Amino acid sequence: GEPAGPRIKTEIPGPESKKAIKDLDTVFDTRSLNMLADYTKSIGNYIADPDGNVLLDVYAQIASIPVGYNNPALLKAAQTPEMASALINRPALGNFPSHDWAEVLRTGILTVAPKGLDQVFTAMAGSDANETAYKAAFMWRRQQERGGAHVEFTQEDIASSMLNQAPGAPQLSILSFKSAFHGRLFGSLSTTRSKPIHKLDIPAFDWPQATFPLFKYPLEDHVAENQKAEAEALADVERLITTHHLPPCAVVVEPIQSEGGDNHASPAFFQGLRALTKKHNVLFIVDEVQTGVGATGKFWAHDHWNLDTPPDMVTFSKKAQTAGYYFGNPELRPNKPYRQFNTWMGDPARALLFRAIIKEIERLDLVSNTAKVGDYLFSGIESLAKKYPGEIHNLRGKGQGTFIAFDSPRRDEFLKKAKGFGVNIGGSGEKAVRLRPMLIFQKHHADILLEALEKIVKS
Ligand SMILES: Cc1ncc(COP(=O)(O)O)c(CNc2csc(C(=O)O)c2)c1O
Repeated sequence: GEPAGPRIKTEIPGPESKKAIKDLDTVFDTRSLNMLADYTKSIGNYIADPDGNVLLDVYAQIASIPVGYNNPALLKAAQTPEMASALINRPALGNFPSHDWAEVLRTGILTVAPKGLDQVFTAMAGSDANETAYKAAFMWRRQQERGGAHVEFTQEDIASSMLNQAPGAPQLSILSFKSAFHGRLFGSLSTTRSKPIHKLDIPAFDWPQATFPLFKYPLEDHVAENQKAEAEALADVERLITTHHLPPCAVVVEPIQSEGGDNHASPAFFQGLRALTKKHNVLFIVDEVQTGVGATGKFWAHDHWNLDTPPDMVTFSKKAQTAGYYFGNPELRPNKPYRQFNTWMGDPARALLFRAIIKEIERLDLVSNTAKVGDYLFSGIESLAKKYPGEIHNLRGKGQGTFIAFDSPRRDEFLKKAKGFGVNIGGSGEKAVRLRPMLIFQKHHADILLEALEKIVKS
């Protein structure tokens, strides 16, 4: 079982880690290394390193560990003959799906499909999920412009596509938002707008980026201002949809901009956004790669919005271990095979793992646990913000489970100190400290975290 709390025995990195990092660097770029881990000694919410240090992990592999390290239920799923076969007999799913693939989908990924969406295209990572969702959007739009799925490509379409020219390679776009993060492959990278370091030296599409509302906090003191910011953002979206020289086929948005600084918007904003996409016959893609699978106190963060028509596609990855996009409209299946295709088209082994994760989430009621513990944690940090007003600014994420963030005046130093006080925390954007605990994060873990946060701001 888990330790009672963090255990710090050496500075981090300690002597063993330093030695191992030096050795690793001879064969692997360690410049982005945060800490060297020992996963044989990591358990539940706690990550261990080779020097015997054990930290409460509220970063959880960039928000991708759902039910803890060395979770016994996942270990059991990992050791089944079904998993072994999925690993060693990996199918080219598009060509040779296993006889029970429908069953695996129906008992796993599709059991948590967002309301109104009953299909899934599986992929390998979050960027891949967004890339393939974008391609589905472009094919859908061009099919509409041609007059329907039954209308054949013209000779001009065919010839020009081989020259990377319109109309075969159409002059269309995906509309995303300033500070968004949707991945680092080519299409997804053109919709990512959070940091130059992600984009420098890489060719990009000239696609539109809309203003994302930037809230002033506390929310209750800035209602009118924040509503105005949301209205202006929606007006910007409508302007871009109707006038951008590369007409958008879809709008992609994160429920909370999770790399751009944990930027929030209200359910009314997202309802307004959905209405605009309907009004202008543009698809609505919700990127739940980081917010999805329970972290905000709902299984999908967009469940907080009470939309009257579901998104056209919802992309997922991280905590799901597998990736892909959910959809419901059969027109989003391209009109011919081999248009949306690649060797593996997802990963049955990861689909089995996600099924085990979903079972664990249901067995322990982890989504409502996250909502409750999140409220407790939020109010605890609220008290700290009152006590140390110079240290904790713009606390945000109330009612969003444990998906909480605040700005720190010396954020990088804050994160560095955190390890010394036994917690592993991540940053987002320029100044945000973001919390990404696992779904098994309980009240007593929140108490440990709150104690560490106070020690950090006091140090
Ligand atoms: C909202 C959202 N959408 C798409 C992605 C891309 O997923 P991956 O391709 O990294 O699996 C991510 C990945 N998150 C992420 C955090 S740091 C990072 C990086 O590449 O630096 C990537 C995401 O948060």
